[in-house]
Amino acid sequence: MTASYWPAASVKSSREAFDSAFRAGAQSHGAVIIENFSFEAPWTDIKSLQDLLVRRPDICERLNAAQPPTKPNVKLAAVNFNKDSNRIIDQKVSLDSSAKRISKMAEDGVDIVELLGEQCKSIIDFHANIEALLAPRIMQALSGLVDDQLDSIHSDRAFTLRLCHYFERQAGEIAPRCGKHRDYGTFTIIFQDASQPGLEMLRDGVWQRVPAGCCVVQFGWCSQIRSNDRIKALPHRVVDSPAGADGIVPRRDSVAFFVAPDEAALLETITREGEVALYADMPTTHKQFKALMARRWSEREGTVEAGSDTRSQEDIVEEYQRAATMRHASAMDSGPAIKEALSTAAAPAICA
Ligand SMILES: O=C(O)CCC(=O)C(=O)O
Ligand SMILES: [Fe+2]
Repeated sequence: MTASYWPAASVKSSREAFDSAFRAGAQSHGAVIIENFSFEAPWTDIKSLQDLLVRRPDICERLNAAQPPTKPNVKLAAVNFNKDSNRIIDQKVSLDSSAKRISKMAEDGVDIVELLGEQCKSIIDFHANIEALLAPRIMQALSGLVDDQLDSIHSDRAFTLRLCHYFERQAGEIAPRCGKHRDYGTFTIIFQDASQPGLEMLRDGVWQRVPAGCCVVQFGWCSQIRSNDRIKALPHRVVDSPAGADGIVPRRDSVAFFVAPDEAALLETITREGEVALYADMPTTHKQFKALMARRWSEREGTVEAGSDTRSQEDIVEEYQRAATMRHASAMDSGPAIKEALSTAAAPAICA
């Protein structure tokens, strides 16, 4: 099915056709529907795994034991929180997995298949297929748009697969299913259960729905900064789908595959000819940038209490934008003086 609003690119088309459709869509709309990826998310196994997590706190505890409390593998705050505490927490349960997280659990003696059952095998295979067959094509297409050498800052394979479970609930609740936010990294591929809509993206001030069942790619802060705004990190959220006659909003399941730059890679803005850099005075590495951006919506995730630094991600990025504007203004001011100095200076000595 082709979505009416969002541009699409088919992985069955030639590499050139895919790259050009993807780049055009990314640039014009900030999100692209991916068509014809041969591998379906194993929804039956995903849902049964999510049901297991909700039923078995002991399993969640074992999954989380290898992780620092601020970065748990399973986020259960939405089901555990005290409803009288006035905290607004996203009404979802999520399970994150990555090569790093799985090997940490193995070090702790946790065999993931033994703990989660046979159903996790199809999910591991799906993860492997995205990583081997889809993510590289997107990276390739994006390379020509963000940075010609995008591969070189993704050698650590900082990829995370997140299974999101928005449990059924009464219509009209205040807490969002997933509140408005932008992703951190290079790009995110989202797979959605065909039966339940809910994902929306904010473009030109209007919330646009993403049809249920579509696979969609959108971009994070790292790509927006690196591409000098040639592509944008769109704010997005998940809202309730229509309730049934009983007033219950049905469950929704999705899979998000996050791709982020290597932590040691430099955070830079790559300008094209004729462009003025729109970001300046950023931290040197992605590790430093991530530390600044992480958990700015802690209250939504319910993983940590809000700290003393109350700046939002938007506030932080706006500081870099302001720094670039000031630099540009002062370069314009000192322009004539520099020209004058250059025209009267002695020709530089050339070393033989
Ligand atoms: O569930 C979805 O469709 C989107 C999830 C999302 O935006 C996220 O986890 O960052
Ligand atoms: Fe997101």
